[in-house]
Amino acid sequence: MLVKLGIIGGGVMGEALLSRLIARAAYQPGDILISDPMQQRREFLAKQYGVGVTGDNAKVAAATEVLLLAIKPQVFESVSAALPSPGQNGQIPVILSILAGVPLSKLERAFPGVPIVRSMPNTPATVGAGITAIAPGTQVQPEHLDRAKTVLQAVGDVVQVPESLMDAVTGLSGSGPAYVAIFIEALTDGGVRAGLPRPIAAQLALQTVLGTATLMQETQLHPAELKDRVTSPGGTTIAGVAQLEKAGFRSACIEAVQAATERSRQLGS
Ligand SMILES: NC(=O)C1=CN([C@@H]2O[C@H](COP(=O)(O)OP(=O)(O)OC[C@H]3O[C@@H](n4cnc5c(N)ncnc54)[C@H](O)[C@@H]3O)[C@@H](O)[C@H]2O)C=CC1
Ligand SMILES: O=C(O)[C@@H]1CCC=N1
Repeated sequence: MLVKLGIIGGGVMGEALLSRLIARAAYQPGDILISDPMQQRREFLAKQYGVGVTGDNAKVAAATEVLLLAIKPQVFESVSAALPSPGQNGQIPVILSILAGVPLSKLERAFPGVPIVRSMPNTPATVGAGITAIAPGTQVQPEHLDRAKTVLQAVGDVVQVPESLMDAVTGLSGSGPAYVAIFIEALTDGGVRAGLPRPIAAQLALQTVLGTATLMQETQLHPAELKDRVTSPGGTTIAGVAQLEKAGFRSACIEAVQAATERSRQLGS
C-alpha cells in the first residue's frame, strides 16, 4: 500500500483531522494509514472512515507526503526512538507535529534532516472551525509548508507564529475550547438557578456564546465596544458585569492561559 498521509495516534485529534481531510477530499481513504495500539480504536477508524489501520508505527512512517504525529507528548521519546527514517523510495514526508510543548529542536533531533512543522490545532477542528498555529523547522521548504497547510486548512484557519510563541498558543486556543465549554456550562447553571428549565438554559447559553462570537467576527467590534452596547445605564448587564469583576473573572481567564502556557513548556522539557 502506498501511504500518502500517515497518522501516528488515532485519538481525539488524529480522528478530528482525519475525518475532515476525508470529508474535504484532501486525501482518499485508501491513501491514509493510521496507527494506534488500541485494537478497538483501530477497528472503529477503519469502519468509520475506510482508512488503513495498523498497530505498527513503523509502517506509518513510510508515508510519502505528510506524517502526522498525534500521540501524547509523554510518549513522544519512546515512539520516535522506535521509528525508521520516514518516507520510502527517496520520497520524504513533511512531519506535522501537533504535540503540546514538544519543541522543534527535540523533533529535529529525533528526525535528522527531515522537514518538520510544529503546530497547535484545537478541537473545533472536528467541525472545520478550528484554528491552528504553525512554526516551520529548519529543513522546511515552501512546498513542505504548503503541504502542512493543506492538511491544517481542511480543519479551519491557520496562522504562522515564531516558535517561541507556540506554548502561549497552546495555553490560549489549544486549551481554550475547555475554558469556553466551562463558561457555557456555568452560564447554563446560572440560568437554572434563576429558574429556567435546563434544556432551555443550555440552548440560551450556547447560542449566546456562538452568536456573540459570530457578531464580533463579522463586525470586527472590539470586545469592550460590544460590552458597552449591551450595558444600559443602571440596567441588568452592569449588575452582572460588576459581579463578574468582583469574582475575578478576567483575572481567572488570564491566569488560566498563563498556567496552561507554563504546562506546555513543562511537557516539552
Ligand atoms: N485534545 C486537544 O484538544 C488537543 C490535543 N493536541 C495534542 O494532540 C496530541 C493527541 O492528543 P489527543 O488526540 O487529545 O489524545 P488522545 O489520547 O485522544 O489520542 C492519543 C492516541 O494515541 C494513541 N497512542 C498511545 N500510545 C501510542 C503509541 N505508542 N503509538 C501510536 N499511538 C499511540 C492512543 O491510543 C490514543 O488513541 C497530544 O500531543 C496533544 O498535545 C493538540 C491540540 C488540541
Ligand atoms: O490538554 C492538553 O495537553 C492538550 C493540548 C492542547 C489541548 N489539549
